[in-house]
Amino acid sequence: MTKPFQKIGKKRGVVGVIFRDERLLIIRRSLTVPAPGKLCLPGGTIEKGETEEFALVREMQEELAIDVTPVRLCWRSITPWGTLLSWWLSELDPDVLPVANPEEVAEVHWMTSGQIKMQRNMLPSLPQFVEAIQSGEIDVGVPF
Ligand SMILES: Nc1nc2c([nH]c(=O)n2[C@H]2C[C@H](O)[C@@H](COP(=O)(O)OP(=O)(O)OP(=O)(O)O)O2)c(=O)[nH]1
Repeated sequence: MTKPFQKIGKKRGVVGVIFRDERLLIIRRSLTVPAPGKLCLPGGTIEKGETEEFALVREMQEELAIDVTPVRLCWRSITPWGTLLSWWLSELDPDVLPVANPEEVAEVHWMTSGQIKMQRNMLPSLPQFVEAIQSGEIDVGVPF
């Protein structure tokens, strides 16, 4: 299953799915990156030769200065512009506070699904992800 999927497009990205107290870690993208000011999950491009897990750990360090542990792939999606995204459920120590790297991240939030649904300025994949959890398509292991 993995092989044909990887052949569809050239650019691949990884997204970190991190829960704390039934809230999801959400970032607002900085004003200097593509899709400026949009809410989404932390993540970024998988560089040549990287595994998904390695790229995930690197991106979480770069954007939020956190050490996450990838647990399992929970979803795959494709953006309207053809980027293949792998969504990794990940663990973060409960007492660690993510710190935004202002070059990439403007704000950090822990949001309930209800709070996410009230937002307007999001990448389209964020409400799609929440809907897929709530329809049972995605299992994230916590109530959401
Ligand atoms: N980080 C992130 N990217 C997402 C999400 N949903 C979504 O469609 N994308 C898309 C936007 C980009 O095409 C791709 C990765 O975006 P990005 O801006 O974070 O990464 P980038 O290509 O700038 O790479 P990098 O500089 O961070 O390594 O995935 C999401 O929830 N989080």
